[in-house]
Amino acid sequence: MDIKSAHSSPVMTDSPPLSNSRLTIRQSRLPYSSAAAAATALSQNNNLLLTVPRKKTGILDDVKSNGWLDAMKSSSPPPALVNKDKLSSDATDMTYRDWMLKYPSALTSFEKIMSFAKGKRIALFLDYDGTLSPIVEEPDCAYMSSAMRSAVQNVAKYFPTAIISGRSRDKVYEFVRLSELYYAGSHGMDIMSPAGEFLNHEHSRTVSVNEKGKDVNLFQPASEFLPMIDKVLCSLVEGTKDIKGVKVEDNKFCISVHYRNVEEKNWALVAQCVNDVIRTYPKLRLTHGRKVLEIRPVIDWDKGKAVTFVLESLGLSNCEDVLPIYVGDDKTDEDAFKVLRDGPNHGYGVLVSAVPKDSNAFYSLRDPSEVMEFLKSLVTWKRSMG
Ligand SMILES: O=P(O)(O)OC[C@H]1O[C@H](O[C@H]2O[C@H](CO)[C@@H](O)[C@H](O)[C@H]2O)[C@H](O)[C@@H](O)[C@@H]1O
Repeated sequence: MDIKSAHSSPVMTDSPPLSNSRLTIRQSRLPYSSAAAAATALSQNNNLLLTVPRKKTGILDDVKSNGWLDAMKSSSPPPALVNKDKLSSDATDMTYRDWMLKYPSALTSFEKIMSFAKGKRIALFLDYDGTLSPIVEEPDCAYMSSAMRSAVQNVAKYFPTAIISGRSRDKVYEFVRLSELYYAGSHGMDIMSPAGEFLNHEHSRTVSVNEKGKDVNLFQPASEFLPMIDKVLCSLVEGTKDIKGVKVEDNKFCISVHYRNVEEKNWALVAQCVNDVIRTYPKLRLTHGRKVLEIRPVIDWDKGKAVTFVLESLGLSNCEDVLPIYVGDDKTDEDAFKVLRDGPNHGYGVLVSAVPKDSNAFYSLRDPSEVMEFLKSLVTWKRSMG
């Protein structure tokens, strides 16, 4: 087994399967809704499979008729719209300002948010790409600045903080490198407690000790899909190897097929290849991210479920004196925004976007630099409360 260095995940990456590992059986502090769902997911995965109809048609027909190409084209705003200095016209600016009437800035609305937070315990959930680090061409180079790392570290001193990412947990840990946080990789399908803390769930398991000699706890509701994901990963790498610019990223319980660096005329080829591979795997489904096709198990689990799970694990679920805040930029973050908007754990979703788009969030921030300002404001506010 491979214990990574101090600058990578404290968890052994080739951890034993659930049945061989030490189970941490803990008493629930609260009635569990998502925990019960999670237990069901572990024991009866088949019953939680979503039904995704797939039909076989001709070459490229599939990807055209099922709307993949349209989704691929609209999946990430063109740089000209994202760059503030290049905002082409007053009209674009006005459209953004109009949009902000519906999704006000979390910075200008900070006092309002904090008046609601008074007397409440804040729990913070942060997406990684596009939220803590700017979107860049090369996924492996999406580093967060040290200023952002300090901001996250400071905020985590006052509020329980979790990183919820589509990336593998190990990868996102390598970028963030703060052992005091919760991490949920693979879109929430790989949850890790901070060192020395435990996930309050009977199916969580202790897999290793970190570099300071403290145990960490894992919860992985899709572990039975690993062999299938590995096979699909190989097929996708093989199938796309001749398409220039494609990058297939192993996110452990999910796979990302990046086409950001593929010429647009070849996007249909990427889509067709992904379609050809996954159509023989009815237990996998596809979602669209920012210039990326993401393949994941068809289980009823997403970033929203992960947020509920972490809140329950912290004993902060269904409490009137808790205010969860989730900051994210991607379509997959909408599941979490929805949970905070409509679920029993009322809180605020904050959408990071430089262009208007529909969202289940309440507030907005323009880019990661505004996210950093927001985190610093939370710390200042908490310190001012004494
Ligand atoms: O949930 P997140 O933490 O936001 O992760 C979502 C995906 O982010 C990464 O891809 C995106 O960011 C890259 C770096 O800026 C960019 O090059 C790519 O085009 C974006 O799609 C990551 O590589 C994926 O695995 C995540 O699923």
